[in-house]
Amino acid sequence: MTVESQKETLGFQTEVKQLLQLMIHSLYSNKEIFLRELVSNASDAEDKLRFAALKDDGLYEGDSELKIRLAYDAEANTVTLSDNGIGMAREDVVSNLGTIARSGTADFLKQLSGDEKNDSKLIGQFGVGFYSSFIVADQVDVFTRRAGAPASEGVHWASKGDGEFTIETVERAQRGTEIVLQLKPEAKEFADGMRLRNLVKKYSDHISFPVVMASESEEEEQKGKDETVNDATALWTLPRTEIKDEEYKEFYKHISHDFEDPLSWSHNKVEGKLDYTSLLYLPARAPFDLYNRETPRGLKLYVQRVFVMDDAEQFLPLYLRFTKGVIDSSDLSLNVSREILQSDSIVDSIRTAVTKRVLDMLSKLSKKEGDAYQKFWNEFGAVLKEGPAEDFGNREKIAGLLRFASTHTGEEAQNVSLEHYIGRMKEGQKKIYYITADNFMAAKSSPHLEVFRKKGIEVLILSDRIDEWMMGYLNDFDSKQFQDVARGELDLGDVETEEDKKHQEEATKEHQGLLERIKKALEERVQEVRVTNRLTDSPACLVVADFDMGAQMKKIMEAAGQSVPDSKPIFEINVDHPLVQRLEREQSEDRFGELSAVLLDQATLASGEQLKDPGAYVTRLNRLLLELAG
Ligand SMILES: Nc1ncnc2c1ncn2[C@@H]1O[C@H](COP(=O)(O)OP(=O)(O)OP(=O)(O)O)[C@@H](O)[C@H]1O
Repeated sequence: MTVESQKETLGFQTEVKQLLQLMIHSLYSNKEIFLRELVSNASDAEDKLRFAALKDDGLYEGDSELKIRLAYDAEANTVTLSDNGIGMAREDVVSNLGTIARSGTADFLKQLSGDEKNDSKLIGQFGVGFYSSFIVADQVDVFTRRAGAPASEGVHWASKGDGEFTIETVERAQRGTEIVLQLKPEAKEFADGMRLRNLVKKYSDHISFPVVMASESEEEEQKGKDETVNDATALWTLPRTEIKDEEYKEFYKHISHDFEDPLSWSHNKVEGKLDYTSLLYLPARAPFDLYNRETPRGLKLYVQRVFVMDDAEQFLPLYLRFTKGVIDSSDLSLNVSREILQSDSIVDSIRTAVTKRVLDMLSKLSKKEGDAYQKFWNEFGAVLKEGPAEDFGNREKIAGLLRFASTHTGEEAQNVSLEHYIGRMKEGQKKIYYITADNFMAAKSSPHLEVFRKKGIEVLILSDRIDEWMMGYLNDFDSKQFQDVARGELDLGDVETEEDKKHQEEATKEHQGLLERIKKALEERVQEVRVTNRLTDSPACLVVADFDMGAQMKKIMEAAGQSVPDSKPIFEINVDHPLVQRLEREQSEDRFGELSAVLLDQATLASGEQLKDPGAYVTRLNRLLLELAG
């Protein structure tokens, strides 16, 4: 039978071209990882076939012994990896080996600078895969056929990695995929039996399938016979005590396509009411599309060691979506679908347990010496902050894992835990104080912190977009209430002396007239005017009433197109401040109004907010300046 070859030359998607360039340069010193990547793909293809064959064992085409074959030819300088897995149809080849389907890739690639060190880190966020072949090869040929398709539907893909590839339909008796790497002269070392065997041992010992090579034994009888090079037992099925750290790390890279080591892992076999094994990893670096809702996430699901699906997202809450790993359950059916997973009580129980495991793993990491937890926090902290809202039951645990910037360090780095904060609380202090603002500097220089500085009380500084929303779900930690310093009446507990309280009460009485005058002048813009106990140096500040929405939250709601209730702030004044004293002496009601408005606008600005009518503020201020100058 002759096959219509339909040979075409196609260009790689621009993103692929960029990625190839980058990968070849930045990963050159890591070049041996190409083998792990190809073996991983082959193993995935075997997994997929085994799963598909559960429904249709005709797909085995009489050959159900799944294995991966590695061969080389030192003279021709080639390495060949073949699998008898699921294979690819022509259109799969074009999209899988010609494009990158992840949204945001183009933007991500723009960040790459050509600086090897920097770029090689970034590429870890992307995950290396098939394209890593071009680190060592200057020509790659892929021969493949989808399991179950006729031999006439084989495909040959070829590329020099220089921007285009050819694709043609060929006759192929064998299902699955064969990849032939024509090695670059400088990568000749890989066309060597010893080297390849060592690499398989090092990187792919514990994938589920055998990797076979022709024996190079001295003994005539053995020579040329198939020899399994790896251990070929799925790593998670082994007892913990038999697994070396290196093996755990390599297995992580195998499932994640990351080339950096994970920060930590947790491997558990559960027997009893439920019967499953979980192997969970914390990556060291966030993928570039962590915040893209469409990005696949979740664990690899196996049922009694048979691969069922990638990205089973039902086993983890969203706020732990950075977790990678494997679940192997004996309780689920092999026919399980994503829909079934969504409403399965076994899945719910596993999810609850896995959530706890991940939180415990984080907690353990946070107690470890060194900066591993801080590294985790810097990469994934903002995701973990979604936790208190999503997982109310675990909020105390999650709160213990949060890290904040604080007036104690005065730095933007989020590295203060609640436990540390509590350890430093002043005698008589009952609450955990925090401030929220749009950015760190605005929060740090907010007038609301004045009294805290004076009393030496630490305040947590929250300036991530999600913070105010998160704090809405956190009432207390270790039985200590959280208190936004810009909200409600300020209660400093016993740190505030009787004298302080008396001063405020008396000042309120004494300046009642002033308070009423300001209230009248600013009636439209404030709900209450009162004497402050928050300020030492500033004349005035704004306070949000207990049950009103804060500024950050309003912005989030507005951005989401939701209607926001129009609440007015409370205006607190510092009657000891010369400007306020000057205001009190003002006879002209017009000028009194002007000055009050300037104070209010300034208080708004100082809390990091924008003015509704900045022009009016500038006009007023200029008028005052002119008077001063004149
Ligand atoms: N040996 C193979 N057999 C069948 N399909 C393959 C094989 N190698 C690669 N593919 C297909 O090409 C796709 C792209 O491979 P590549 O290595 O670039 O990405 P990947 O990071 O492995 O993707 P994934 O994260 O889904 O594994 C794979 O997802 C798979 O669909």
